[in-house]
Amino acid sequence: MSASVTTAPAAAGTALWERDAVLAVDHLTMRFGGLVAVNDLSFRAGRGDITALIGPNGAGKTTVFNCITGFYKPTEGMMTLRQEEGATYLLERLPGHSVNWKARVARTFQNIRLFTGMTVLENLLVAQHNKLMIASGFSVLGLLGIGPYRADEARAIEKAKYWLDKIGLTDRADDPAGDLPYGDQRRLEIARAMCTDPILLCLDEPAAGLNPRESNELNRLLLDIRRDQGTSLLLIEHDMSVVMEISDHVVVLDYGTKIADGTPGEIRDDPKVIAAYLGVEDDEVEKVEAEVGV
Ligand SMILES: Nc1ncnc2c1ncn2[C@@H]1O[C@H](COP(=O)(O)OP(=O)(O)OP(=O)(O)O)[C@@H](O)[C@H]1O
Repeated sequence: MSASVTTAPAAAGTALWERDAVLAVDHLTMRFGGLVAVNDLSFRAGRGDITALIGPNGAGKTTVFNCITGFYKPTEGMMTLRQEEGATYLLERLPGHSVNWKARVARTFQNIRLFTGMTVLENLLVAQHNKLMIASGFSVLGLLGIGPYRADEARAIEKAKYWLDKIGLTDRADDPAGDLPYGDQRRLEIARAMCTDPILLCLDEPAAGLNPRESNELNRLLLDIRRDQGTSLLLIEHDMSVVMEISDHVVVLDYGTKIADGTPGEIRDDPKVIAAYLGVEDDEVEKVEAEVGV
């Protein structure tokens, strides 16, 4: 067992909300030279919840994602991923590639990163490459169908077809991914991440650039993923209609520091959040409160 994995049950006396957290972020700090992009951030993402991470431009949201998903090693702090069956991973200690296939955390990017020259179907199969290579035993015999490779390959194709159907792109399976309209590419990227069977799916601005119809389709897809797969979602989003409609829990960052953490309703009425979005100074918060009537 690696140093980053424990299977110990939650300590007696641990608060219920903590036992039910799929992800616990504790005292996360990320510095780039003299710049503190994330400052002593702690929050929980509930199992089966949709948790939104919001904040003005440059607040540190993508940096938090990059730490959780293994792209950055944080300067300080712990990020604990608890799988339902009891395995616990300290994400900051895992090599970047293990965060996806071992801890089962998947992500999408602010700028879509599909393989645009590959077909839609191929994009969903490539996502399952790791599993297939393991099934092949990393040998030619495996690839020729001796051992579990063939059955796993059939399962990979079935899974890809399932997600094609879910995102309504079965008819476009053989088209290059780069030929799809923007909204379809966004949904394909989510489907590709789901092909890795994540426990936690991190979405960086999934609604960016979508029109209202596409944004509604996205909301439906994310709610379906939560309901049908039981996947927990963590999303960065600027589109407040998406945040308010589908999130269970919202964490607000400003200049790398958490300024609020609560339900969408609580966040909407929080004067500190209103002030951060309006860009006012701390000593003007009371004035803003009076103006917005909270
Ligand atoms: N690799 C890096 N090197 C140096 N500074 C960085 C790096 N990545 C991010 N930053 C800085 O850290 C701060 C937080 O950036 P980050 O991209 O995390 O914010 P954000 O909340 O995601 O912003 P946006 O909503 O505009 O995407 C910014 O000041 C940014 O310039």
